[in-house]
Amino acid sequence: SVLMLFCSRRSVKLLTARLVWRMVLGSFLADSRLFSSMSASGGPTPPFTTLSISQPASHVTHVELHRPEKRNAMNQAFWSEMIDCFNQIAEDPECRVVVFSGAGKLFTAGIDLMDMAGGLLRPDADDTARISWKVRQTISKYQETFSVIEKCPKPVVVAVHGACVGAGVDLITACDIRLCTQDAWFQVKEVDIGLAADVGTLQRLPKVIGSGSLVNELALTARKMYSDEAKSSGLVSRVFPDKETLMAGAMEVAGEIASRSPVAVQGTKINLIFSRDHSVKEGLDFAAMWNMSMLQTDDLMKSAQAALEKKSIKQVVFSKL
Ligand SMILES: CCC/C=C/C=C/C(=O)SCCNC(=O)CCNC(=O)[C@H](O)C(C)(C)COP(=O)(O)OP(=O)(O)OC[C@H]1O[C@@H](n2cnc3c(N)ncnc32)[C@H](O)[C@@H]1OP(=O)(O)O
Repeated sequence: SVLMLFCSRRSVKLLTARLVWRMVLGSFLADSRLFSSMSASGGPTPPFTTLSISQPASHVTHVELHRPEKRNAMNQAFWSEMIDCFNQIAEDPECRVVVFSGAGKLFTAGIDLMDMAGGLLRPDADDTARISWKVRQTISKYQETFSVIEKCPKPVVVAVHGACVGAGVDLITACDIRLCTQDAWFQVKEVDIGLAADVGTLQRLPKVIGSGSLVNELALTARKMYSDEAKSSGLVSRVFPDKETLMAGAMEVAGEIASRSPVAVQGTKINLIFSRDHSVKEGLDFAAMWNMSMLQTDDLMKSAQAALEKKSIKQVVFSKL
């Protein structure tokens, strides 16, 4: 009877383990379904209503702004969905790089002006302090919508076509590589709608473009900057003739990144962003601390061996990260 008790306890344990495993596998499959939808232009991918997510190539995730009929204007759902989307991508071991683009005629018309008109920044509360408190919460959340791109260790390649207005500029300055079409234009539009930009442009654009004078001119006058000037000023690194070649170019860059060691790539993004915000000495100290563990990766030997054997890095198989 002791043996029977032991056996039945053991089978309960086994059954529990199987159930837990099924639940884990179930949620993993649900997550991977989210990232394996193949349609990037067929409409938003549930649970999102403003973003379409697909996996166009191995280890590449494509995130597409998807409100083309409203020129991809950023409504309230968008500001939340971006946070969920990039937090999931950050945790997804299948994803090594992100391509970000807009569906329809242009990249984005910026914040949804109907939301602004609807009192988004004038919440109901008992007094000035409480109203201000709520407005601050909204601004902080909206800042996080783009900061998640920077916090995500996977590099983000943004492909801009047509117009990139207002909050669109805040968004792209948080990305790692910016590409655009010949017909693209960029506009730091906020002063035109009566506010100082507050979700990233004024903080990140000066670090992207070398000329402080140009940043000031763009931000203070809201003039449009076209693709040739975007290239010569360093806002974008490459200009393509049209959207088709732009997307092909973005996917090619993403493919190059995805074929490298994820330990090396993600460490590079994290170190670049840290160094941008710190002194050279602090950056070097951070790099030493970072690599004292990361240099112990198998990826180092695998990559070095491929280089010695004159093999393409694309032939090397790296473990998930
Ligand atoms: C705490 C807050 C922090 C964030 C601040 C952010 C600030 C900003 O983003 S400032 C920039 C605000 N955006 C704008 O001022 C751009 C307004 N839109 C346009 O100028 C034009 O739409 C554009 C040049 C981008 C495109 O012109 P096009 O002729 O191609 O399209 P339209 O016929 O104008 O628009 C088509 C439909 O889309 C709707 N729409 C366009 N932009 C917005 C927008 N920003 N918000 C809401 N809806 C927008 C437009 O109303 C049309 O809709 P419908 O009439 O229903 O067809």
